[in-house]
Amino acid sequence: MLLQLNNLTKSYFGVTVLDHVNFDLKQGEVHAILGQNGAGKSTLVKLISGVEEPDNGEIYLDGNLVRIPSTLEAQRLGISTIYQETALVPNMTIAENIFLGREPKLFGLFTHYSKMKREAKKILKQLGYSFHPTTLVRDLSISEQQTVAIAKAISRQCRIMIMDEPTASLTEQECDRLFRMIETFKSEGVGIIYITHRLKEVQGICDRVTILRDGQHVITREAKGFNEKEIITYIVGKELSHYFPPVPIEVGEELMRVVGLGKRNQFTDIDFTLHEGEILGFAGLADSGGSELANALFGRVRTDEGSIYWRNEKVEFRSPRQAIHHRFGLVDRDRAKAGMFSDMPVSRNLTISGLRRLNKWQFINEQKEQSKALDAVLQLDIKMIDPEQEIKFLSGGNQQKVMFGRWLVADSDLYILNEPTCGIDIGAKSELYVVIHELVQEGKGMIVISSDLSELIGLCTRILVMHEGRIVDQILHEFATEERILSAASGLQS
Ligand SMILES: Nc1ncnc2c1ncn2[C@@H]1O[C@H](COP(=O)(O)OP(=O)(O)OP(=O)(O)O)[C@@H](O)[C@H]1O
Repeated sequence: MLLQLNNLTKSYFGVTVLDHVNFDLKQGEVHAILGQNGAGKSTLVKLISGVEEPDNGEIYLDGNLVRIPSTLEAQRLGISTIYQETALVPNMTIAENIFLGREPKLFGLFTHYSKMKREAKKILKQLGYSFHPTTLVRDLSISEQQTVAIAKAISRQCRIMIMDEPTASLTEQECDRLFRMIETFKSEGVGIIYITHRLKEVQGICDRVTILRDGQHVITREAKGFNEKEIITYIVGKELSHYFPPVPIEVGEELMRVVGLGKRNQFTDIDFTLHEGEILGFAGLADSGGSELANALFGRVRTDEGSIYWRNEKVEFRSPRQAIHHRFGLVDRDRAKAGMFSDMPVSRNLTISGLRRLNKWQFINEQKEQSKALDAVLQLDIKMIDPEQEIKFLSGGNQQKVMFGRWLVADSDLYILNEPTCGIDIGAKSELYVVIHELVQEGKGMIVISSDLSELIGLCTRILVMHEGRIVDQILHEFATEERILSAASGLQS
């Protein structure tokens, strides 16, 4: 056995987040770790990658008991972790990032740049990329950055690769490319620990599956024959009967009208309407302009042309502050950009955008703030020790729920949701869909931008497909299929 974890236990502030967990990894296998937000997946990864040490339990590598007190020791042992947000240095070149701290030396003194570039190029070529090794990492897309992180792992001759939701920000084509790389690593005997909330990937690329729930090991099984419904039942601890509530078909008054909206190099000629009772979806491949449009609607970027009308009144926002004042809310897949205040408590993160209203008489009505925040916590089932806990200590998915809850607390009228379920587990997703439906029934406007086609199809009344900054297709719920969306998004439809 390549890696074996016995009875790993870890607590924070007296709360046990991993409770006597067992896990093993063979050479050349992909072993998925699944579980709800806060189940303990990332904590387990931290223990294997030397970010934290367990309170109890043993780690064996090739049958030998090891301690992994630091990430440096993990690297020395051949353990590499590819995080969602890659830990690369943006202002350094690809080659410098790959060999950071292990630069080939000339006469043992100077960095041997030409050798470094040559080696970097060789590894990138192996991975099917032809970037120039002197390109700065900040000029690469997320998937390209991820490839550099993988190249870095390969250059260290890693034997265990940990991938934490590697496909969360990737397009379908980029995912396929990643899966091909994974097949190659497998054939070379690398063991891969694969964390995902996307169950389809389990059948596609994983050999075995381990499920954690509330910090405890629930089951380890061969992926083959382990169907999605069974997996969900183990993850959630109960059967999920309705994943998507019935899609609202009847729509009411017009809420929003966008006419000829354009922003140079990002999107152009954007026309659409949004009605009460409607969930309007936006689909498109990466860089199709959906995220930029969301930012423009929220006043984050200024447009060059066109108009936005909200309830028949023209609105022009110069900042998100003005959009928030109009009761617009944006949930972004990139929490840091969307204004998550990492060092602040969960409760303040929830109430920060609604403060103006809660704070009518120029003082913060703390009780009201607390009770609004608590409502959101309960409604979204946010897992944490208490609302005064700093948000940075919550699991990724629970942080995302807080970012959604912020707009509930602010009593927003329009929700612009850009990849709202990114990092959110299967049970929480279905609960969030119910909340979205309830909000729409209350007359709130709902725009959902998602790369998850089954989410758009299951949730939306109407789907607008974007390609190269333009809306190229409009599909009503009853006609929406993955094939039609994908062919429009790839520009294959006139
Ligand atoms: N440094 C820390 N201090 C306090 N609590 C922590 C810390 N790190 C993790 N936790 C808690 O441990 C629990 C498990 O978190 P973990 O990040 O491992 O979950 P996860 O399964 O990876 O979730 P997700 O799918 O949302 O990423 C959570 O309740 C989290 O709040």
